[in-house]
Amino acid sequence: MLSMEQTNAGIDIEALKISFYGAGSMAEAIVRGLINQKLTKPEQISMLNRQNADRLNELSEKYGIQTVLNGSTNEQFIQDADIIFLAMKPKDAVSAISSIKHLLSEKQLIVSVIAGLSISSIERVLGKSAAIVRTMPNTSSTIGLGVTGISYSGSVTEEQRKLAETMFASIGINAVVEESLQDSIVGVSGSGPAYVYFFMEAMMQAAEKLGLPADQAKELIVQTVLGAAEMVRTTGEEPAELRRKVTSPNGTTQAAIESMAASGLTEAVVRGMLRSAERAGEIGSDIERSTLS
Ligand SMILES: NC(=O)C1=CN([C@@H]2O[C@H](COP(=O)(O)OP(=O)(O)OC[C@H]3O[C@@H](n4cnc5c(N)ncnc54)[C@H](OP(=O)(O)O)[C@@H]3O)[C@@H](O)[C@H]2O)C=CC1
Ligand SMILES: O=C(O)[C@@H]1CCC=N1
Repeated sequence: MLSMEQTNAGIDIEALKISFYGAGSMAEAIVRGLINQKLTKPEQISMLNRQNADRLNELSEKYGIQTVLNGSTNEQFIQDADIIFLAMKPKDAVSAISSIKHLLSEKQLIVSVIAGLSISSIERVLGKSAAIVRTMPNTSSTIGLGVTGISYSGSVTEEQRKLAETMFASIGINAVVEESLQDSIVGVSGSGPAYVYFFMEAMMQAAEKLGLPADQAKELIVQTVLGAAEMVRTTGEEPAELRRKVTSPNGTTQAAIESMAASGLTEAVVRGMLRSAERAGEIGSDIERSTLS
């Protein structure tokens, strides 16, 4: 299921124009990843927003990409794009797609990163079937360590699949999944970085209570998390086995893990992840209902 394909599979991505409709955190993470990984040049990328001009100026200065607020130039960027990313909040998706549907042509590939938004909802708003890639990336794409769930509409060609998978493989790993699993991907890796940051925040609180200065605590915790994740990847051992190796009988780790387990850590994490996936489903149903009314 996972692929680490890093080559460009013979596709000249640099020749393609890519437009991001919605210039928020997720769009920036992908843009920064694509530019840093040298998959495309900044001048091939445009980013469009509804009203936040300051944000667009910031992105233009930072990455050298083309930016524009809604208006006639905006329309030109959408029309000229080979690939259009839909990257606005779910609540804005239906009106945003409606507002550009007359500008879209059959040769374009639509890539959505919107949680919960189904391919059928997009097609209903467009009023026709289209080449749509539904994805669920995460913000670690910024540094080439993202995870992206990918599903395709029936109209996506083999070449367009290669293109989508090449783009996302350049900023992390891909999991091509049945569309029905996309909400699960939200619960696991879409929201996933936030769970780890939340855990790190708690570790930092504890380190300070234990008397370490904040800066030093952060440095130790970052390296601990990085080292632990890299140990799982490099050794190929299961997390449970690696945990066992840290845990001396009747030692400090056992005392900590027993205390965390007694506070319900496992149940809290499982419940939280299931709730994230469930919420993605709710968001998708709300959007679907609005496309039917
Ligand atoms: N953040 C994350 O970790 C992840 C997010 N996602 C998905 O990415 C999408 C964006 O999330 P995120 O980047 O966090 O959100 P942000 O709020 O950071 O960005 C959303 C952007 O969309 C713009 N926008 C809203 N409506 C329109 C419109 N009609 N036309 C053009 N631009 C519009 C907003 O601009 P303005 O302020 O001008 O309205 C804003 O820049 C969501 O659908 C989310 O589900 C998916 C995976 C991970
Ligand atoms: O919180 C959200 O809704 C988005 C989707 C996955 C991560 N962030």
